[in-house]
Amino acid sequence: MSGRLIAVVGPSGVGKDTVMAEMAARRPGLHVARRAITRPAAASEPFEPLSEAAFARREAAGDFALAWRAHGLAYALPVPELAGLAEGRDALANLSRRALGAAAARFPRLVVLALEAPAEVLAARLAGRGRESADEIAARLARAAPLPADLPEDVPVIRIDNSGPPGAAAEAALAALYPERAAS
Ligand SMILES: Nc1ncnc2c1ncn2[C@@H]1O[C@H](COP(=O)(O)OP(=O)(O)O)[C@@H](O)[C@H]1O
Ligand SMILES: O=P(O)(O)OC[C@H]1O[C@H](OP(=O)(O)OP(=O)(O)O)[C@H](O)[C@@H]1O
Repeated sequence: MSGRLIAVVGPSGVGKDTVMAEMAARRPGLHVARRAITRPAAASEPFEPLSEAAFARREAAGDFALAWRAHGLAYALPVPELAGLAEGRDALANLSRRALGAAAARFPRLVVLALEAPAEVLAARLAGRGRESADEIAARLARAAPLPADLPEDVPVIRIDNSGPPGAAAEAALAALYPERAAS
């Protein structure tokens, strides 16, 4: 059976990249898909930085399994990042909530991992992360993006609170995804 694409979603600053790293550290076989983004390279998050022109070329060449736009940027999951799915290995990917409908159509075993935290926690974390300007942070906080209506009902949605330590959220997510591990 193919592996599951575990789409990690939630508002900006909720801790998607942080919790994915904590999950992978606890489960070494769990792959974190590296996104291609039209954003300059950053030490805080591993992604493939691309110019708009390079992104468009790669997209036209069919190099992306999924692509979407948000925050004035283009994002994609390059096909090779998801090669393990065909061999039965699960993969984690930080996705837009608005890309979930397309992801469900493309990946038969999609699971949504929705991270949650109160608004004041998000604001403090984005300020602490320091990647965006104050205006950009305000725009991210104002972005309301509920789980899309076109998400099929049979796609499992796991909701995890990440207002405590990120390791606790990672443990809770892994226990929900791999109940056999928790039971043993
Ligand atoms: N559970 C947590 N407790 C405290 N700080 C956190 C937690 N999760 C993430 N952070 C911090 O919050 C900021 C945003 O986290 P990040 O993983 O970049 O979120 P996202 O990818 O959802 O925007 C980062 O500076 C990160 O270190
Ligand atoms: O439609 P939304 O669910 O709001 O998501 C918008 C975008 O934000 C995230 O990327 P990015 O890593 O740039 O942002 P973040 O780390 O601040 O969440 C996510 O992967 C989407 O590409």
